[in-house]
Amino acid sequence: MSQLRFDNKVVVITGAGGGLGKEYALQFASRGAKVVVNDLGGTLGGAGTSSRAADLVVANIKEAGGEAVANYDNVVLNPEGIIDTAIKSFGAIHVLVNNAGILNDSSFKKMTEEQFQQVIDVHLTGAFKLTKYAWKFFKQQKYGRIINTASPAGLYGNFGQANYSAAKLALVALAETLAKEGQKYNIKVNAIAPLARSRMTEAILPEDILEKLGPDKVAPLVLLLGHDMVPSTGGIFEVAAGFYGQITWQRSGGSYFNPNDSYTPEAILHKWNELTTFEKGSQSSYPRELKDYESAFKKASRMPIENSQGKVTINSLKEKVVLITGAGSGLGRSHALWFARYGAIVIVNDFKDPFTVVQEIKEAGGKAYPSKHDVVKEPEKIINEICEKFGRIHVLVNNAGILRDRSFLKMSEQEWNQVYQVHLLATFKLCKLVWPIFLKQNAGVIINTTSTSGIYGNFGQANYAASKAGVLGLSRTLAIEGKKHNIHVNTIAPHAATSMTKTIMSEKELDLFPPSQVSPLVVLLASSELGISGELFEVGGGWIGKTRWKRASGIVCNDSKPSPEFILKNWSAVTDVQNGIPISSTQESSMAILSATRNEDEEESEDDNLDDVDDDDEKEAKVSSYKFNHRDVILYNLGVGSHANESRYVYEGDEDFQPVPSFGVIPFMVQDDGGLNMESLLNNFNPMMLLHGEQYLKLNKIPLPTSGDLVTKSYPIAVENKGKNALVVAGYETIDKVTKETVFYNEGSFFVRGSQSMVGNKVFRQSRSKFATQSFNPPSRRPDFESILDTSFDQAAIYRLSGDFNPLHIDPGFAKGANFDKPILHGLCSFGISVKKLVDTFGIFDEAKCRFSNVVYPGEKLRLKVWKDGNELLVFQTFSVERNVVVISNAAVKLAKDKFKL
Ligand SMILES: CCCCCCC[C@@H](O)CC(=O)SCCNC(=O)CCNC(=O)[C@H](O)C(C)(C)COP(=O)(O)OP(=O)(O)OC[C@H]1O[C@@H](n2cnc3c(N)ncnc32)[C@H](O)[C@@H]1OP(=O)(O)O
Repeated sequence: MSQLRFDNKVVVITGAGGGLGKEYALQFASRGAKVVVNDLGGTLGGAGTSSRAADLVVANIKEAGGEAVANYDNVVLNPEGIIDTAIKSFGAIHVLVNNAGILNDSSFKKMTEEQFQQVIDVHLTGAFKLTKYAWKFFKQQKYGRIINTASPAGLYGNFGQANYSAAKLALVALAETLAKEGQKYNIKVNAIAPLARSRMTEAILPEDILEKLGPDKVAPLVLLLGHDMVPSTGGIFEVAAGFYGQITWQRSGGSYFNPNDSYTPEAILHKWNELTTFEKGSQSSYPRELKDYESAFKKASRMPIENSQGKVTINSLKEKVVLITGAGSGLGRSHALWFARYGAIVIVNDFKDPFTVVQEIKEAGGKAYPSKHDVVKEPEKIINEICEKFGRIHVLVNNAGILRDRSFLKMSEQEWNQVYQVHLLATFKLCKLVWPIFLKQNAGVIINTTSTSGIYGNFGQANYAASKAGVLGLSRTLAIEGKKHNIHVNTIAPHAATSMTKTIMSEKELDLFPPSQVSPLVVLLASSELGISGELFEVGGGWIGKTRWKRASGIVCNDSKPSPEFILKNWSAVTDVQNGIPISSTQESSMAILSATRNEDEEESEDDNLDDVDDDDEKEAKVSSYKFNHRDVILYNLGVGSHANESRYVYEGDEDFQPVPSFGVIPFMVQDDGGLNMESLLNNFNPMMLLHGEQYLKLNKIPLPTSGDLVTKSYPIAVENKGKNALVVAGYETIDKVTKETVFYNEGSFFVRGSQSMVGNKVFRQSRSKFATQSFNPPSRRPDFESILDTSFDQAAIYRLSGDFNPLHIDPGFAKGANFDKPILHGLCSFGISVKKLVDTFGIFDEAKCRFSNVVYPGEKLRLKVWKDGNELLVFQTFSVERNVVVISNAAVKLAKDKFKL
């Protein structure tokens, strides 16, 4: 392929004095472009100015024989100056790279409105103004290329970056909208979410990850997106360390409900698994626009008249104080009526008329109070009044909204700002105001309203799309920050006829989509019966679906200098989303990229042994493979006490054939060293003295597969001294090699007697599953269920064949050396035996956790005691009958929704 050139093309790059922007400038110029190097020369936090950074880059370009000019204007204060520099110096502008950015991180609790606004201004308002000014040139010449810089933090949210996440996701929606508006003028607009070494990432990423990232790995994609031959518009791409992959929205096939009175929160909960599944055959799709709601409505109307209500009744909202903004009419009114029906005390906020809805609720026997304040101008008054009156608030539904639609060229700054203020700024302010209350209560729910325009972009709605995407970015970060305080944050994209949408919906649509088809979901999201956080749902017309990010399998370039030509040549892999993986967090994104690049390295060197990865870097994930079939499943099932008459566990021909679900621990356990380099963590490590201390297991795929080819990534989570002993905690993510979906997630704790940590008490990874770190103590009452379980004298001898060949369980000499009279049973075997009984009795679980508090000898009888705790939790203990000691304590399973028999 001939070199992609930029002769006679004028490229404007903001924030090009260093990092990514500088690299783009150098690479564009080296291929013939005339470059405007814009840089204010401020600090990372946005303070100060200096011409030096931009001048140095221009000097570099000129020395190499290229053409460039410096510009020092502020993108917010003088965007025209930047574009005019291009026009005056080179007579045109063809490519605009919106790259300038600042950081102003802080936990949401401490983030000020000024901090929020400052980051929004530079990233979003600056890009809006600059792009709008460039747009008229692009439109006139019928040519333009725009690249917006988003970030994984924008796509998935990130702790301490509520402002940045909001701004960055808003830039994605702006790109999607402009791609739609620019289509007929040959203006192509894309967004990238780079993970690169820069001043910004240096402040937040560890050194070992930073080493693999360089701006030179990102620039080739930006060049391709800026080129005549760019094969995409409206695309979003993740890029780092030589990895290039498109990221797309994936919408679940969802569920349909007959939109009548039986369309209730309970009916939705009943179908929750169906609604949220992305499994093969579930009709999920990769849309770029809102769902065909007319067809959805038709299908919903053909559903059985009575929507099944399931077994769970929503009771948790009784007497809860629920604030709904913009509740005087439309969606807000409908939400208010629904919450009142479920026993909530509803605060009907509307700056025009909250009284009519309050009256309506009261007449129907509900509780409601009016709040007539403007969400933008006086949000404090709204919250203060509630606090004074009720001393608490449990649920905030940010619903108020306006539209100021206009084609991008004609959109005024005022129209942009008005929409931003009502949707994004007011949402930020109200979330800020309830946050300290929620923290104090250790409970709270926020439901934010985005829009399909925010998800997919929409013609004539640059302001609305950007603000609504900003709301989603903000919500994702709040969900992350709220997690450990029991604050749940979810986002809905409703499709409904309201006074706001009256101008844009047809008459027919206005009849078909009453707001009442949205509210049952809002009530369910606020309930603790569902209790989820951080998710996005599209809803309307009797249909609900979940929407998430999925990343293409992508391509990795191992050359030290990747090129745009390489990316173009491999475009089908870059965009191969069918074979991609869903990504839900910034950490997951960076780990997946780094492991993709690592796997590629291994394949390149024709070394199939995945175990052997980066041994000298113990903080990184190690990777191991586990291939299994029905034989392994049966062997495991026998190892945890299955008998020949339990056909579903021992006969592959049984139509219900399945592993005992604790099988999820096996793929990680097959590694001799548990995926850990213990010698590098502990002084005086002696494998003989290692005991399995605790185990957490999450089943991501139910039913479990009966064969497969799995890969497990292992990494240390923490190491801690416990007196003279050490405790090492490790995490294990097991992924299906083919579908790339996570199948199991485990956390194991290993108690090493007589060893001490080399690094003191240290946490390598902060984020852990809540269930894994929770304590589960049984109540003082008698157990709700008890059972005696056998272990056989041969138990350990059989169990070990599933992969844990530790001699402690078979070799008397080794056992003596470890201070035991005889070989002891594998901890995970006693766990599996206990779990089998639980599953056979109560149904399958999706999370389980236990502590091995005493040893078990093969042949002992076990007594399982179980206490029910609420609808889905079973706390249990296992005893050795002979010695009357607890061998498994601090243990529980969380039963999988809709699959249990409580
Ligand atoms: C990488 C490796 C890959 C290889 C994997 C191979 C693994 C398998 O083959 C190995 C196995 O299956 S071994 C068999 C299963 N495990 C056992 O039988 C262990 C039984 N437990 C015990 O003996 C004790 O609890 C014992 C000895 C663990 C602790 O007893 P004590 O010292 O008496 O503890 P105590 O004084 O009560 O508490 C001290 C601190 O330690 C914490 N703790 C106690 N038990 C723990 C446990 N099981 N897991 C984690 N932490 C535990 C206590 O909380 C306490 O902490 P703190 O001082 O902070 O309060």
